[in-house]
Amino acid sequence: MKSYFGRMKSTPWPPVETETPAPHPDAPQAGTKLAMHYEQCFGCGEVDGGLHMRSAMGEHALVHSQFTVTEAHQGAPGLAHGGLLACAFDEALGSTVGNLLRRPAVTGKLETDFVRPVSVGSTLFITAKVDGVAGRKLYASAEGRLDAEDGPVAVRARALFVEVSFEHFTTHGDPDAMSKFQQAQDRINP
Ligand SMILES: CCCCC/C=C\C/C=C\C/C=C\C/C=C\CCCC(=O)SCCNC(=O)CCNC(=O)[C@H](O)C(C)(C)COP(=O)(O)OP(=O)(O)OC[C@H]1O[C@@H](n2cnc3c(N)ncnc32)[C@H](O)[C@@H]1OP(=O)(O)O
Repeated sequence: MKSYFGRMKSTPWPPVETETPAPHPDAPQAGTKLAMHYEQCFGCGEVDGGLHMRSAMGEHALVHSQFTVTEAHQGAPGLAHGGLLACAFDEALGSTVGNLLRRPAVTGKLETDFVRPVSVGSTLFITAKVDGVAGRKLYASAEGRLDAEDGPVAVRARALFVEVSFEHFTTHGDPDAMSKFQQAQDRINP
């Protein structure tokens, strides 16, 4: 019988026919550090107990992110909680889609493969890319390596982001969402 992991690997990705978009003309250049998109974001913001993720644009439209696992992120003694690892990948993938395509989007689907334990104190080096676009559907994937850019793969993830209008954030979230996104932008380009 085929293993679960074997089945995941054989699932076509992206699952529909897509186009490969060029990065948006305003996408950050390779080498640019990507700042937080919102100060209270659990992934990249200045939140107590948050993930404090930091990302940078790499060569070949790859985005590199780092997530250091602290004691606040445990699921079992000394080990990262899988849900928080998934959160780290949501952040890395969302940042990749947002910065490369400059299209407002939300996560519609997020899949993770946890292939090695990730212990407290270790740092995941996450590399993410956009895989294709089909209308409003934006597909991205990533892998996270343990403690070095060429370390062993511990987690793989892939996600569908769905493009939304900015009203998505003001209607369903906070009426002041746009000024709150802008505050983070102003900190980057004062
Ligand atoms: C956020 C930044 C905004 C600023 C952007 C600009 C630049 C910024 C730069 C950087 C940004 C940096 C970092 C971002 C970092 C992290 C991001 C974290 C993101 C999140 O953490 S975000 C929270 C969790 N997320 C949600 O809170 C979504 C709740 N949800 C909904 O709000 C709706 O559900 C929605 C809108 C998803 C769709 O609703 P809808 O009515 O608009 O559209 P519809 O349902 O028709 O779906 C359209 C097509 O997507 C297919 N589709 C949809 N869902 C699917 C699924 N699960 N599986 C397979 N296919 C699916 C359909 O099948 C259809 O496909 P088709 O067109 O082929 O029929």
